[in-house]
Amino acid sequence: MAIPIPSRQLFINGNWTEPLLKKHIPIINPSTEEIIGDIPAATAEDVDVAVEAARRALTRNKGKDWATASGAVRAKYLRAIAAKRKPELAKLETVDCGKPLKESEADMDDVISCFEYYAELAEGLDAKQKAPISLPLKAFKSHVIKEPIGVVGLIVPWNHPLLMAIWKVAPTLAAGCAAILKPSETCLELGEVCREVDLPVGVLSILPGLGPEAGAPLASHPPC
Ligand SMILES: NC(=O)c1ccc[n+]([C@@H]2O[C@H](COP(=O)([O-])OP(=O)(O)OC[C@H]3O[C@@H](n4cnc5c(N)ncnc54)[C@H](O)[C@@H]3O)[C@@H](O)[C@H]2O)c1
Ligand SMILES: NCCCC=O
Repeated sequence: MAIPIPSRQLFINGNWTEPLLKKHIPIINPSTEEIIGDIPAATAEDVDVAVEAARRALTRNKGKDWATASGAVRAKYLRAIAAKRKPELAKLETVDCGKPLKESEADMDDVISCFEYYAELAEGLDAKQKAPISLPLKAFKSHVIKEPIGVVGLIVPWNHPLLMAIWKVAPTLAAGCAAILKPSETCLELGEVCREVDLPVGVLSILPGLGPEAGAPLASHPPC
């Protein structure tokens, strides 16, 4: 299948960024074994930069840009990302994974449904915020405040690259967290879509790379 392979870098703080150690990995089409491009390979140094960017995204403008924005505001971004349906994404997944185009196309439909599902949950959060809890003693008042847990690392496998990423990205963003996504050894076009919808910078970074070099430092990154 002939399709131009976009040349991308790591997606950090809203920008395509060269990995600090300048490592790259070839992309091999499994059905032809041809090298069809290369992707940047993140290391611990890049993970640190992305985590810092994510922390800033959560506190910028006193949190109002993301973490304490209403669920409805975050849902707008999720729906905007879902609306940026890109027909070339299914083709890219097929040349990247070596699987039938029909399966990749079905995955793209699932990606959109997943964003819409979590957008609806994000909208529902607003009505549940500060829900009162009834207590036996009238002198006391209690209510539930739902808060995002903070910066999260998301590590996903190779065989449904975008769909499996979205299963984690959509609920994370809906809840108001910021995320560092470590896809398998594939580079996701998701970063470009985030730029197109003006997702607040740092809310989602994408660091492809090898498991031990990029996944392990993300999984073991100390909490703030
Ligand atoms: N992919 C699936 O659909 C699927 C389904 C059921 C079970 N599994 C099981 O999941 C496991 C992983 O298989 P896979 O094919 O999904 O693997 P994969 O090679 O796609 O790896 C999954 C992710 O883990 C990362 N990783 C690898 N080593 C790491 C490390 N040391 N620290 C942090 N991250 C690391 C990889 O880079 C990748 O992002 C296997 O045990 C497999 O049997 C996978
Ligand atoms: N339909 C996609 C299933 C993904 C793996 O469990």
